[in-house]
Amino acid sequence: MKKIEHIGIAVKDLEVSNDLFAALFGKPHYKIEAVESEGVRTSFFENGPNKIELLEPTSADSPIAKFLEKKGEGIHHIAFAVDDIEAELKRLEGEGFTILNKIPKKGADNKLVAFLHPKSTNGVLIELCQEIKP
Ligand SMILES: CC[C@@H](C(=O)O)C(=O)SCCNC(=O)CCNC(=O)[C@H](O)C(C)(C)COP(=O)(O)OP(=O)(O)OC[C@H]1O[C@@H](n2cnc3c(N)ncnc32)[C@H](O)[C@@H]1OP(=O)(O)O
Ligand SMILES: [Co+2]
Repeated sequence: MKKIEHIGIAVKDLEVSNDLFAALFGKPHYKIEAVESEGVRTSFFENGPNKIELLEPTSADSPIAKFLEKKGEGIHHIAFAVDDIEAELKRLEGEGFTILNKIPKKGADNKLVAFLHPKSTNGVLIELCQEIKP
């Protein structure tokens, strides 16, 4: 597992939060991308070496809609970059972590992603992501 790839923040209204984070960093988001399989619309900000992903739900059964209902807006997950997601999932399963999707799926920003259940990681949802090479 390598560096933090991004921090995911659940928001109710992407446009409102885009303005807020643009004011915070002094520059606008660099992309907006919908990921239908997760029921989200995302935007990405880069600030120095750090990346922030804002996530707005696009359907009532989206994990983000559920999270907003229970906890409100705020940090939803921490994503770590990996070179080989399948090998890393195998290793983490062997260490006893609960893998939410053993088959990596297509995420945003050209990544394959998989998640560890927050109940197995001290209450923090962990995302692994591997860049999709052309
Ligand atoms: C855009 C694509 C991608 C990217 O490229 O970056 C993304 O980031 S997608 C992000 C959205 N997708 C996901 O989150 C997928 C993985 N998540 C899940 O599979 C589910 O959300 C979950 C973690 C399994 C929870 O689902 P479920 O059990 O149906 O929801 P509950 O509301 O009943 O929660 C159970 C339990 O877990 C706690 N919880 C839920 N979400 C989080 C969270 N993000 N961080 C910490 N804890 C979380 C929730 O509070 C419940 O706890 P208890 O009330 O104590 O039981
Ligand atoms: Co993410």
